[in-house]
Amino acid sequence: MEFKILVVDDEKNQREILGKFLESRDYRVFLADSGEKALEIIKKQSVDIVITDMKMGGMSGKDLLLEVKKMNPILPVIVITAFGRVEDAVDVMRYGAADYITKPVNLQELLIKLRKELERAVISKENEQLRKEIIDKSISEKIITKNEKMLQILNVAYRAAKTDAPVLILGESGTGKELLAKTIHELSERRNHPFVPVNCAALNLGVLESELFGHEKGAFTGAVSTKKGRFELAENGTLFLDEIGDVPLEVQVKLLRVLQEREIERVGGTKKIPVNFRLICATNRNLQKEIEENKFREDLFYRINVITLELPPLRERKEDLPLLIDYFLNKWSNHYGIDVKGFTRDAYTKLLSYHYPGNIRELGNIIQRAVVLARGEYIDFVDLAGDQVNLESKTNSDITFEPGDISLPEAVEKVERKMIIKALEKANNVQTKAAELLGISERNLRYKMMKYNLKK
Ligand SMILES: Nc1ncnc2c1ncn2[C@@H]1O[C@H](COP(=O)(O)OP(=O)(O)OP(=O)(O)O)[C@@H](O)[C@H]1O
Repeated sequence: MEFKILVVDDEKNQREILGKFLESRDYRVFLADSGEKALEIIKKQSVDIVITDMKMGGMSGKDLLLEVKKMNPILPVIVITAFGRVEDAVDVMRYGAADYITKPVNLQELLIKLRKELERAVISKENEQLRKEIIDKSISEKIITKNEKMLQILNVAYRAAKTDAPVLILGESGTGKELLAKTIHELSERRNHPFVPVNCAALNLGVLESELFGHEKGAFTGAVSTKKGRFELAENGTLFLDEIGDVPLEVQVKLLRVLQEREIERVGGTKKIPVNFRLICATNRNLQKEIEENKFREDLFYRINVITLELPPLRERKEDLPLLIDYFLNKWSNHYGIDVKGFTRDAYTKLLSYHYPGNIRELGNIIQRAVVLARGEYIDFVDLAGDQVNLESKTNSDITFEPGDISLPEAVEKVERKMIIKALEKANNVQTKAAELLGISERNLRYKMMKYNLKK
């Protein structure tokens, strides 16, 4: 792929040095001696990246950046700033520059930054393509997302689907592991063969063995007839082992053997039966830790973990909430034939601020219940919460911070401020009462209200 780079600088020398250097690295280069000329080129050519000097007669690098962002918000712009002008660098980054580089320009540094931005641009383009293929393709159930990390995962999943490589999907319960496994199956050459899921955690040792491997008639009491196992049922298709971390060690050995030899023996049988399946596993356990504790075989781990996809919890992809809320509202109102148009503002706000420990499954359940219980065209907070899930109390305690994002004192202050506001609301602004609710003195409360700039 040939990349087109636009170099903008009013100093001829600098412009040409940069241009020659980039051409020597096989980039196609366009040169402009002013911001105005640069904009003309951008209108005509689909350039992949702009490198501009900050200080130019006429339009400055910053003005050019602003114009470019208006025309094409995703076109990356790298700005060259004068040595020591940190404030310029901060400024252009704030206005959406992809990166900056200070003078005198270190060509190697420029090249590294350039490559990074171009890589990013390629991935964005690929993801756009994927969105079309995976998300808009009529596979049985669509994965709904616009989260960058999820799109990245789908990108890898899409490529993995074209091969037979084993995939391990990690993620909390309800994050869509099974849905992703099914999507990979449907995108693969095996799509016209069965997708066979097994929830390994739900079955005890004996049952799991006979479920997976099948059994011969009379193998044990109750084995009145011969039964095929899931390995055989998944013939030419995909076997999805959910909660692989819960498989007992005895079965792990057998699993490993099947993966090595591609044949099975039914329980109570002696005949070797060849099997052909693609394996996808999932777990919400930390398998590395299980290995250290000798609960999971390392050799099996390496067999199943060729491609790892880790699904983020819903609370880390909040931008998906509106899409998912819409999706589930449509799904359940159609399913029950109940005409629900949407949510009251209060209910919607609650849905957006809740932290969903049960992830997408929980969101789906909350909306399903709300559609059934809805009293009017718009789902109210009362319908939403029902009496099973106390969304309100959860949202109030929904102050989760990530170490690294925020310091402990800052986190404590945020919680403190929120508690004080709540207490004042509850106490109708009567400070004595609010202080009492908070278990602190009134003086202390006044001090804190001042500190947090809270007026009565
Ligand atoms: N991105 C998504 N778009 C639409 N529906 C989704 C999405 N992710 C999950 N779901 C739906 O949420 C529910 C839970 O997903 P799924 O069963 O795949 O989760 P899981 O991670 O396998 O859960 P568990 O670990 O409990 O088995 C399913 O009904 C699934 O269809």
